[in-house]
Amino acid sequence: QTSPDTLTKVLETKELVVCSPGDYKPFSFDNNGKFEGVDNDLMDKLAQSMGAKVTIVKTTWKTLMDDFTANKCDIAVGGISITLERQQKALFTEPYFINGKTPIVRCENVDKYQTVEQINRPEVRIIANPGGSNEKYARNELSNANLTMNAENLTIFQQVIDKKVDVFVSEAAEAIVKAHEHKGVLCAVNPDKPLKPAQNGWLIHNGDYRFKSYVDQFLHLEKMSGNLDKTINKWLPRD
Ligand SMILES: O=C(O)C(=O)C[C@]1(C(=O)O)C=C[C@@H](O)C=C1
Repeated sequence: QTSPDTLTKVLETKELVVCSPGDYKPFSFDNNGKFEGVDNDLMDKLAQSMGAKVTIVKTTWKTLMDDFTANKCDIAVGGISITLERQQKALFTEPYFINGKTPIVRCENVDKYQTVEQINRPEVRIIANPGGSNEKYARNELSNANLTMNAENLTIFQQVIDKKVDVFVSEAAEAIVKAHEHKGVLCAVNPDKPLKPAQNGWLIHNGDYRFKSYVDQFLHLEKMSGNLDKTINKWLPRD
C-alpha cells in the first residue's frame, strides 16, 4: 500500500477538502450553512498557502474517524481532542490549543459542582452529546451520575438553563463561549483547571508524513507570528 500524498493532490486540484462536525464553537460551527470559527479561518489560510480553496464535508462526532479513514476529506478539524484511540487510526498535527473537560452549570451552582466527586453522584443530572470525548468522559468517569443523552450538541445548553439537567461536562473552550453567550445564567467551572486535560489537533491521513510536516510547519509559523493567538482571540471571548 502506497502512502497518501495529500500535499501533491491539493496543489494539483487546488481544492482542500475539510471534514468538520460543525457543532462546536469556537472551533467550527455551522452558521446558516457557512462553517465559521478558529479552525475555518486557519483552513482558509492553509488552503491559500497551496493556491487552493476549501470545500467542507460535514461529518459528526460519531462518524468522524470512519469518514476520515474512508477518505472523504484531506484533513479533519472542528475541535478534535488528540487521543491515543484516534491516533491508532490516523495521524494528528501538532496541538494548537490547550483544552480539557470543564463543567457548564447554572451560575448559582458553581460551588456545588467543582470536582468529579461532587458530580459523579446518582442525584446529579448530567447530559452529553453522542460520539465524542464528552460521551466517553460521562460514561467512564461520571458513571454514577444520572446521564441523559442529547442527540445534538447545540440544544444541550438550553436543557441546563431550563433546569432539565444540572451539569454538562464539555471542553473548556466551549464552556467559555457558552458562559459568555449566557452571561450570569451559565457558568464555566474552573476552565483554567480542567477535570481532565486535552489538546486539540487536526487529523492527517495515516502514513502521510509529508502533509503532516507541511501542516505542522504552517501551525508553527502561525504560532511564532502571533497570528494563532489572534485567531483564537477573535472567536474565544475572554471576559
Ligand atoms: O470528541 C472530541 O474530541 C471533542 O472534543 C468534541 C466534543 C466532544 O467531546 O463530544 C467536545 C465539545 C463539543 O461539545 C462537541 C464535541
